[in-house]
Amino acid sequence: MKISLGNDHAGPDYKKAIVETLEKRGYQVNNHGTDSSESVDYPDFAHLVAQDVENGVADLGVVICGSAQGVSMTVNKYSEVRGAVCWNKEIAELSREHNNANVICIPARFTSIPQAVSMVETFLDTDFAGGRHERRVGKISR
Ligand SMILES: O=C(CO)[C@H](O)[C@H](O)[C@H](O)COP(=O)(O)O
Repeated sequence: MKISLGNDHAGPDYKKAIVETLEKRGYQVNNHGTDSSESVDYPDFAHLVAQDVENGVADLGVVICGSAQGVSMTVNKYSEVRGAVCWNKEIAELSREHNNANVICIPARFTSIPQAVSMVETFLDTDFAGGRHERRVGKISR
């Protein structure tokens, strides 16, 4: 499974911990994020992650910025992308189970690194439940 990932200057340490975890678990990682704390613009990498997911280059995406709002707004411009702002494991789980989210948006300035790693693991380990949710998710892109 391929994961596309990106972060701005708010999240290089978060990205590093998440990439380590993903690689340990055998995922292939397409890294579009910065490794530096020097200021960059979140749309520049969020578009690349969204395009990877939209075009099937990646199965799922992870985007990280300070509040997760900017990256979420950017990735959700793409018709096949459902980006979910997540702040705890339960929300990450629900975003997959009920909404079939395919990009997790992490607010680095409002969560810890262990919590971010755990949200990503939950996101990857949870399947879409389908059923009544299928109809609702279908209505999102109308
Ligand atoms: O949270 C963000 C966008 O939603 C960005 O990651 C930035 O952290 C935020 O815009 C603040 O930017 P700053 O240049 O680091 O003050």
